[in-house]
Amino acid sequence: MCTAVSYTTQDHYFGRNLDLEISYHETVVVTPRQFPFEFRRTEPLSSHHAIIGIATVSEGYPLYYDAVNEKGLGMAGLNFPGSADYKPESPGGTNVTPFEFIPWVLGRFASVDEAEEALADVTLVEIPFSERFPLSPLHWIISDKSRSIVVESVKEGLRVHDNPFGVLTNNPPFDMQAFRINDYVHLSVDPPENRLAPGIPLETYSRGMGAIGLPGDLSSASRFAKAVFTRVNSVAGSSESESISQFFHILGSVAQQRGCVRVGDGFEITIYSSCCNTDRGIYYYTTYENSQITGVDMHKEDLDATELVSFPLVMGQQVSMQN
Ligand SMILES: C[C@H](CCC(=O)NCCS(=O)(=O)O)[C@H]1CC[C@H]2[C@@H]3[C@H](O)C[C@@H]4C[C@H](O)CC[C@]4(C)[C@H]3C[C@H](O)[C@]12C
Repeated sequence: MCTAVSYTTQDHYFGRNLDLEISYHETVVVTPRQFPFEFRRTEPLSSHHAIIGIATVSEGYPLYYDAVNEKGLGMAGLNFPGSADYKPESPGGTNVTPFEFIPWVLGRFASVDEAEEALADVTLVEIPFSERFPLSPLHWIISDKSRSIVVESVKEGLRVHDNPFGVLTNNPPFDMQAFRINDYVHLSVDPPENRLAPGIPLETYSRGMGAIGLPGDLSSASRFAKAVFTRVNSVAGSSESESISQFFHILGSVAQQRGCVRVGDGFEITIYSSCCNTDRGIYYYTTYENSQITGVDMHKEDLDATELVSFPLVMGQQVSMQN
């Protein structure tokens, strides 16, 4: 399971929890403007927007999980098993493979509006990257400072949904997740009023009772509701430090602790949490065992170069001893 979030204070922040039981040796990868992007069924991009995000690099190609471009557009792929349905090539249309989708969008477009317009012509084609990296069933959130959309290639075709919540998890499809939020409109950050039986002296005996009924389990639909509640009610100062702290707290509300979700012989955990300041191109992350925030600033690299730059994740716990 995974959760992605878009959040704006003074700047815009975009990131996700990557919840999984295995790692694909992901690193923070900066793709500079002149890195030659090849696409299997559509024209190459020899020059494009620079990109920073987390990716597995295979055969010199950055297989991005989530990333942001220098124009402030962010995009993340989240698991969508049983629902994702990729298609055969569409003659005359723009055929993009799922593993190329993040570079194709972030390399070309500066805003959600621009990306959305181009998507009208796109088919996500069923071409795997390699035998080692077969097709992944994914859906995507694309966000900028002003709005978010969700892109799902399903049986009926490519669906693009407006996403006013700025949150995405996994199954079921986004329109169903969004509909279920209707069930939670009575939840509040304020103490509840006794509307059940006003004549009976019922007590608000604890803080937080206005949100009783908010799910706390780790299923995808429950994480969606929990993250929406936390994200829409979030209050943060406008500084970088206050903003990223708040962002990691939003993701923390739906993080996975080892032992709580069994997968086969192991357990799913939040392998990393990320928060990118899309205005400044700084990608911050924590890992399951490293709660210290680590940052990579894309603008400290030569963005006119041709080669990828990779930063291995700092995985070990960084304890700051006080005596
Ligand atoms: C599984 C990951 C999403 C995390 C998630 O949503 N977990 C929930 C699991 S579940 O719903 O509860 O089953 C996705 C996100 C990005 C994916 C990776 C990226 O798409 C990049 C390549 C793409 C290749 O086709 C496959 C390997 C891969 C390296 C992908 C492996 C895997 O599918 C990743 C890591």
